[in-house]
Amino acid sequence: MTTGLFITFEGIDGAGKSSHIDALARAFAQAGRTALVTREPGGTPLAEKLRELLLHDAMDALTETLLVFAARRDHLAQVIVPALARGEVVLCDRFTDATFAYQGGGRGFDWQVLSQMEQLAQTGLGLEPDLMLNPQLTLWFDLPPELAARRLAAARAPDRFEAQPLEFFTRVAQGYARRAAEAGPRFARIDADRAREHVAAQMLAEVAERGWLPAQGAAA
Ligand SMILES: Nc1ncnc2c1ncn2[C@@H]1O[C@H](COP(=O)(O)OP(=O)(O)O)[C@@H](O)[C@H]1O
Ligand SMILES: Cc1cn([C@H]2C[C@H](O)[C@@H](COP(=O)(O)OP(=O)(O)O)O2)c(=O)[nH]c1=O
Repeated sequence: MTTGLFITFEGIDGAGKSSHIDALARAFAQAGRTALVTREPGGTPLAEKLRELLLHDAMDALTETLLVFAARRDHLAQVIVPALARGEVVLCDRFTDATFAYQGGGRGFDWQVLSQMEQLAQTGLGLEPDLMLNPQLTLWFDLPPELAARRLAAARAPDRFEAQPLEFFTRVAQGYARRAAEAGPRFARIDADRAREHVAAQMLAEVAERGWLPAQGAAA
């Protein structure tokens, strides 16, 4: 049985995920929980090698999707599942919802095939053998693609995904919206176009609302 807590951060590039993940880890640490911050693609030596290929080498949509799931399987087996079994809080910057949004929405890869690959990659990992491992909460940092592009232009040199045109990110955002509608309460939508302190407060409040942090954490 899973005793830990698995929370993922999602949203288009430039939404503010990386800016807020450490604050949530600190809030859990203050509440006496061990929090592990990790990311996808990546999080293990093998998956970080695959990340380099994904971010910089040209490839077709199927190759991209297979590499993303290969990286995820290694990350789950080596890092996420053992941490959850130890009772830790795992905070992951992107997970399978990103595959539905980027490869499904952005690249147009078949949604049903993605569901089958998800089932394959996230089942039989030793925690709950018959169940597909999924996050308990997904914090979806939602903001208009135009605003995310403006933030990114001021922040860093683009990788292979960030260099895509605005229309790509509009499709990715639609992919996230579709996934959120399908996932129901697992998704918490964060108004990521607001000032940082509001975004941080909403993020903490979503977690506190579920009883995983003390309520005063939400007010901090
Ligand atoms: N609420 C916010 N308001 C304005 N700028 C922000 C906000 N949150 C993050 N940023 C800035 O936007 C850029 C992208 O943020 P980042 O956290 O790297 O996004 P992501 O990890 O989702 O790609 C960074 O320069 C960051 O400082
Ligand atoms: C996890 C995942 C990420 N990606 C893409 C989205 C991002 O553009 C890129 C790297 O994600 P990310 O770590 O958010 O990039 P950065 O550190 O530059 O903010 O990988 C996919 O296309 N599919 C996936 O399943």
